[in-house]
Amino acid sequence: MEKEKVAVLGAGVIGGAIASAISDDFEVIATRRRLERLSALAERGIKVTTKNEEAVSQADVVIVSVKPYQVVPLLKSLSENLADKLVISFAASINIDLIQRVIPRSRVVRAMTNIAVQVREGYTVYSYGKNVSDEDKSVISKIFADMGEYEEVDERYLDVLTAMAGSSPAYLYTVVEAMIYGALHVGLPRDLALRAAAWSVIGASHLLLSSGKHPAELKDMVVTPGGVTIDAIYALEDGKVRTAFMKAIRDASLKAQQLAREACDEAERQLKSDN
Ligand SMILES: NC(=O)C1=CN([C@@H]2O[C@H](COP(=O)(O)OP(=O)(O)OC[C@H]3O[C@@H](n4cnc5c(N)ncnc54)[C@H](O)[C@@H]3O)[C@@H](O)[C@H]2O)C=CC1
Ligand SMILES: O=C(O)[C@@H]1CCC=N1
Repeated sequence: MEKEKVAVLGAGVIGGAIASAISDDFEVIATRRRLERLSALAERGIKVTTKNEEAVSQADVVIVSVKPYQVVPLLKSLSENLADKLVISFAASINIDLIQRVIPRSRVVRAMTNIAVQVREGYTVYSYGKNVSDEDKSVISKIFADMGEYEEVDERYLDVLTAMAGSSPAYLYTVVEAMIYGALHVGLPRDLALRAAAWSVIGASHLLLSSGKHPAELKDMVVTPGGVTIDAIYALEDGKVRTAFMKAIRDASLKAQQLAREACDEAERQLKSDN
C-alpha cells in the first residue's frame, strides 16, 4: 500500500522529532529555512527542501511546527496550496478558530506534544476543527501513535496542557539536575547520579499510571517513619517546592493564554489591513 505523504513545515526541534518519528510509516518531506540544518533528517531518508510550496503540493497532510508568531504569515502565504488539505498545527497558543480563518478551505487539527517525541515517547493532546473526516481521524491517530501516547481533548484545555504536556520536560530536567547536584554534594559519581535520578522518574511514572493510586498515597508508601525519605521531604517542604510548582504551572498556563490573545489581536490587525 502506498504511504500517505506528510509535509513538516518548520522542522526544528519539535518538527524534526515528529518527522523522524513518523518516517517509517509515512513519506515525509521536511522544510526549514536553512537546508544544511536538515542534513540529519536527510540521512534518515526523509526528503528535505527549503520550499514550503513544493512540500505542500506533494503532501496529503501538512504539519506546521514553526514558532507561534510565524504561523499566521506562513499559512497566509500558502493558503491556496493548503486548500482541501489536512493541516495539523503544533504551535502553542494558536487556536483552531484563528487558523481556520486564515485557511478556511483546509481541515484543521491543533495539537500539543513534548520533546520526548525524539524517542517516540511524547504525550500528544489534540482537538479537531470542523470538517475533519473519519478518514482524516484515522490518519491523525496513526501519526500521533508513532510519536508516543495521545489523546483527544477539548480545545479549551490546550493552553494549560501546553504548560503541562509541552513544557513539563523542562521542569523535570530542572528537578533531575538539582537532584544530581545534591548527589554530587555528597560525592556520588555524576553518571551514577544521573541514572539513579532518570530511572527513578521513569519507574515512578509507570507505577503512578499503572497503579491508579494518587501520588500522595504512593509518596506515603515510600516514607518510612524515622527513616531517610522524611528528611528529604522535610527539606523540600521547607523550600516550598510544591508552592513553586503550583505557581510554575499557573504562570505558564497564563502565559499560554496571554500569547493566544496577542496572536488573535495581531491576526485581526493583519486581516483588517489586508481588506
Ligand atoms: N520545543 C518544544 O518542546 C515544543 C514546541 N512546540 C511548538 O512547536 C513550534 C516550534 O518550536 P521549536 O521546534 O521549539 O522551534 P524551532 O525554532 O526549533 O523550530 C522552528 C523551525 O521553523 C523554521 N521556520 C521558520 N519559518 C519558516 C518558514 N517560513 N518555512 C519553513 N521553516 C520555517 C525555523 O527555521 C526553525 O527551524 C512552536 O510553535 C512551539 O510552540 C510544541 C511542543 C513542544
Ligand atoms: O516554551 C514554549 O513555548 C514551547 C511550548 C511547549 C514547549 N515549548
